[in-house]
Amino acid sequence: MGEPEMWGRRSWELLSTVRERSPLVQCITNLVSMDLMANVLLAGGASPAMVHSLPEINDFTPHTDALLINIGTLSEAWLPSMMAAAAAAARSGRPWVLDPVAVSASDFRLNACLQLLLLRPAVIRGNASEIIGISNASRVQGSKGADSSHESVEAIDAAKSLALSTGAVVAVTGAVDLVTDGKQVMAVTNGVPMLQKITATGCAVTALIAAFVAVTPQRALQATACALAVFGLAGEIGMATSRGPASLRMNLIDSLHGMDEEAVTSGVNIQHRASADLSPQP
Ligand SMILES: Nc1ncnc2c1ncn2[C@@H]1O[C@H](COP(=O)(O)OP(=O)(O)OP(=O)(O)O)[C@@H](O)[C@H]1O
Ligand SMILES: Cc1ncsc1CCO
Ligand SMILES: [Mg+2]
Repeated sequence: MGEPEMWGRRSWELLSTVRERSPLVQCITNLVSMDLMANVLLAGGASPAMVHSLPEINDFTPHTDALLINIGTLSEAWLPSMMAAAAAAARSGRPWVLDPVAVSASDFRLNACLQLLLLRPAVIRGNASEIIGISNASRVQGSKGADSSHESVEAIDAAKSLALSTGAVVAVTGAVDLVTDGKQVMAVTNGVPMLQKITATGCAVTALIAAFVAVTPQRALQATACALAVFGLAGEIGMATSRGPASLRMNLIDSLHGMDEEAVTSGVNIQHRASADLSPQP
């Protein structure tokens, strides 16, 4: 079996396992993303729970299969819940995934992310500007809030060094999604540019990564690449019948829900990449 076929099969196995086991994914996420994120998790076969109040964390988080923390609309009131949930997940051996939305926008966000990193996320997924910002622990010049001002390939060195310093798998999304543990790099080329015109698609795919990692926590690199490919493929299939972002938002959810073995095994596009192939094009 060649590499593309192997990844197609692995993606189908993982999507099928998520559908069979329906992992419970606790999401402490921004107010913009909640609806799309919960619907993407349901369409992927997982069970979403948007639980973020501090008094509930110690009862709830130890019984989940994975936790997602997204700082998109971070406030002083929510940060203690995020810290408590990440700590509870770590104590109970549950994987947790960090989405450092607009990490470079303020010192408050940057410091919150740096504190969260100490609680050992299994995966960190961001756009290129976010991964450069969190990796360098700095406020990136020209940062545009929640949208990226860099290409994913520009963030590969930052992604590798973040992976090595934290022990997390790091995913950088964009035209090509790159996934690394600091040594290997996987490139996922599924997706359509229109996904950038729907708010919170990045947030939603991070939650789908949490669902995939929940069913194979020892293989977070594979699970992350497969979740990104399946989500991007749902975008490709959905785009064929869409007129713009609003219809793609609906068709993306329908395509993910209806995705079958043939679509996954023939449509997933994941490859190992050598560092030399990742230099930004002049
Ligand atoms: N140019 C592109 N071509 C194809 N797919 C893309 C492109 N840009 C982004 N995507 C896909 O869109 C999805 C969201 O990624 P993106 O990098 O836009 O996240 P984000 O900036 O964190 O989004 P948000 O903050 O709105 O949630 C991913 O599945 C990614 O692969
Ligand atoms: C638009 C926006 N603002 C804060 S979070 C968010 C959703 C995309 O990250
Ligand atoms: Mg984002």
